[in-house]
Amino acid sequence: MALVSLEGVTRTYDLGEVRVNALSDVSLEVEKGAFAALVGPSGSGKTTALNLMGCLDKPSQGRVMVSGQDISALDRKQGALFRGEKLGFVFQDFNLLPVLTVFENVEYPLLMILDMPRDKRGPLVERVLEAVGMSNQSHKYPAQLSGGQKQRVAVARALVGKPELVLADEPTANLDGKTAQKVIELMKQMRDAFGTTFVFSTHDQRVMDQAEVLFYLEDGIFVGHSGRKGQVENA
Ligand SMILES: Nc1ncnc2c1ncn2[C@@H]1O[C@H](COP(=O)(O)OP(=O)(O)OP(=O)(O)O)[C@@H](O)[C@H]1O
Repeated sequence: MALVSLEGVTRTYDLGEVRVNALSDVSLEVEKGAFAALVGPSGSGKTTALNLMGCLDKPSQGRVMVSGQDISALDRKQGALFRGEKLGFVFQDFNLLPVLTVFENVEYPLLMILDMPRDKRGPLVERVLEAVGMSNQSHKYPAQLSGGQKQRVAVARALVGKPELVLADEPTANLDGKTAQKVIELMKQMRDAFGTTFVFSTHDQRVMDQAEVLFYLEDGIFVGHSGRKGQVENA
């Protein structure tokens, strides 16, 4: 079953006289439980596609369905609620809050977005920190961590609210090759452990190699996808 579907999605930016089609009539489906990568050259529309799936942006034309809901039709408040309940995000620059400890960074969405009582928050945070191998660092501040450790914490934060879908825009861009591979492996383990669907964008061939499904974008056009065997099917 598809968890995410883009149905004839176009996203146009008007820059004065010039119109840029960041995405042109893109239709694609991401299955539930997928470990999927959006790939393509710089400017091909990867971030635009992730922003649309994350209900952070709306299509100029077409429809974006996530978990059976037409998220292109949600207003700001409904969109925020949807993100809090169903989605997790991982960013290339980690986006951890420097004044909060590791534990508090992971706890933050439960407190601020889901308004969860303290006695419920603690066990969830501990479980997810354990899962990403960071439970012994929970008192530290982000500045005391390596890049790979920061991204582990960010993955924990993305997962703590038990989202259906985690979206990660170039999650390994600020990591060295070996650490990048470890972070991707961790995300895959988390998919296996929690059943969460992952969609990430990447430029890095080694990271692409770990994806189970690849969606190829070129100049805003979806040109095809390949599965585990690496055969490209035209869109
Ligand atoms: N806010 C915006 N205003 C105008 N044009 C935009 C905006 N955001 C993206 N674009 C344009 O849309 C196209 C797709 O951009 P997008 O960021 O989705 O590509 P990308 O594949 O993620 O690129 P990169 O790999 O460099 O991050 C580009 O031509 C870009 O210049």
